[in-house]
Amino acid sequence: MPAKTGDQYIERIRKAKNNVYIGGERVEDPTTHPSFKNVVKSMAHLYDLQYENPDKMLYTSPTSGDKVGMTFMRPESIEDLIKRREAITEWAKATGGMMGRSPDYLNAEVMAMGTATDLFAEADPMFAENARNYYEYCRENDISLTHTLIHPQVNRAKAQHEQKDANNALHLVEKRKDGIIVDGIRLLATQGGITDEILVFPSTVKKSGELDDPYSLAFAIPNNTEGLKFISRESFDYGKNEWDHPLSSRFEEGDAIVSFENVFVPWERVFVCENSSICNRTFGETGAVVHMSHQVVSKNVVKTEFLLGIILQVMDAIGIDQFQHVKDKGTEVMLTLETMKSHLYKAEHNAKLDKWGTMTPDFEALNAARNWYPRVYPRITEILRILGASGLMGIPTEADFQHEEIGPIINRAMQGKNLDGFERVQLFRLAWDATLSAFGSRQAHYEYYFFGDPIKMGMTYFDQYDKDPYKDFVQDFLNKSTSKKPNVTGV
Ligand SMILES: Cc1cc2nc3c(=O)[nH]c(=O)nc-3n(C[C@H](O)[C@H](O)[C@H](O)COP(=O)(O)OP(=O)(O)OC[C@H]3O[C@@H](n4cnc5c(N)ncnc54)[C@H](O)[C@@H]3O)c2cc1C
Repeated sequence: MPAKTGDQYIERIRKAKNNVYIGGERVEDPTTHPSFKNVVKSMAHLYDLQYENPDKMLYTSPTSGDKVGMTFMRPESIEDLIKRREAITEWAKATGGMMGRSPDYLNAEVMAMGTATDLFAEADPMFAENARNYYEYCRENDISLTHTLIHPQVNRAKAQHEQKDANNALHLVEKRKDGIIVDGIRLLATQGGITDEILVFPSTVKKSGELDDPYSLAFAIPNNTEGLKFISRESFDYGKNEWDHPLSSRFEEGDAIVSFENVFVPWERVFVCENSSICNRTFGETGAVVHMSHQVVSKNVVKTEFLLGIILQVMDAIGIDQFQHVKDKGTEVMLTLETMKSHLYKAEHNAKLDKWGTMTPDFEALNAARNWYPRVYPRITEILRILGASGLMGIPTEADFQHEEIGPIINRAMQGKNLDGFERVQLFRLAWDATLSAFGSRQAHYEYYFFGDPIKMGMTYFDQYDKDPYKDFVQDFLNKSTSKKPNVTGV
């Protein structure tokens, strides 16, 4: 079928009756439940954009000839990569980059894993075939996805098999003729209950040894599979209107603990079974990490543009843009934006065909950007907080402005340089929701952790970085010294 519309997305979620829990109750229908209905609407809007802007958002399926989502496309040229980025950008613009799990993130993952399948074939050619078929299935049915990579946080000093209650984590229970039975917990599924299917994959950064093979699995199943439960954290969408909570009321994606109770996974949906070695290499050797990074960096360029826009508007609103330190803080964010763009353009400019014929961005540039952004994102929001000052707390609600008595008072009290109180507070509420609200705080936490622990990522980055050229550079410089080495002993 061709790419889906917003209504089709909602209808599927409604019919699926995914097993979602929140606040101690089972959710009958996430599309109407107060904690989920607004983000469902935002997701629907993203799917509608595919048809509002088909030239950018759709392409012709190589198998069915249908118009399918551009972010599923396997790029074969730099032009294709740019087309993918333009579609990613289009979706990010619709949310100010505030939905980390717009569908393009995991579409990139299934595209890469369904194309570079040799790794899965190491254990059995069937697994490679499964990954190829799954990519095609997702693309042809515009499947929305969540994913879960992490074992529960019980005792990080021990491997999974050494944990006191080792089978608390998702593990293989039984191999049957028709599939496998799995049981246990996985974390942390953003958009858990409001998507069609779940990808269960190994962590991108945590490596396992052979004794962890029972926990080393990769598969995909529908979110309404029997035995599957999504236990969602409390919502940061407090049911306020879009004026009061401009971001939380639209883009609160939710994060869920995922419980598997003796869940059956048919073999055709299994990609890795009991194989820590393949799991450890999955994201790297399939190129998934590269294509996902391309999506992330493209999205974060837009997110930085959005935050820079808020910062500049705040400066204008209260007339602080001529102060030296304020300009300097604006410059810091501008430099971040331009640096992120440069990473992205270098990644696309230096892209190369991989051995499967997929045009793959230059990972050096993307890897630097994905390691760097979690470090600078808190600074961007800190700058917005510093510049907003009391303005981020003096934020009456829309209802206050409508009130006969206090409305006129606050409209005057909260005026800006060239804005009335209503206009200025609307802007400052946006700045607050991007930084200080529960939603804004989660954004900072998300940017820090969603790709894995940045500390471990940074250690891997250091270990894998080609350091010799720089050491040699200095050694050559030292060797050019005309002084003679003294004939000393004792070292
Ligand atoms: C908002 C949000 C959304 C998320 N969405 C998803 C999602 O959709 N799907 C998904 O699969 N995951 C998701 N995650 C989880 C994310 O993948 C993890 O948070 C990340 O991989 C880090 O793992 P952890 O949380 O288990 O931290 P831990 O590994 O438990 O680390 C906790 C702390 O201990 C330190 N630490 C732990 N082990 C070591 C060690 N061996 N050496 C040194 N230091 C160590 C870490 O540096 C860190 O400071 C999300 C996380 C957040 C915050």
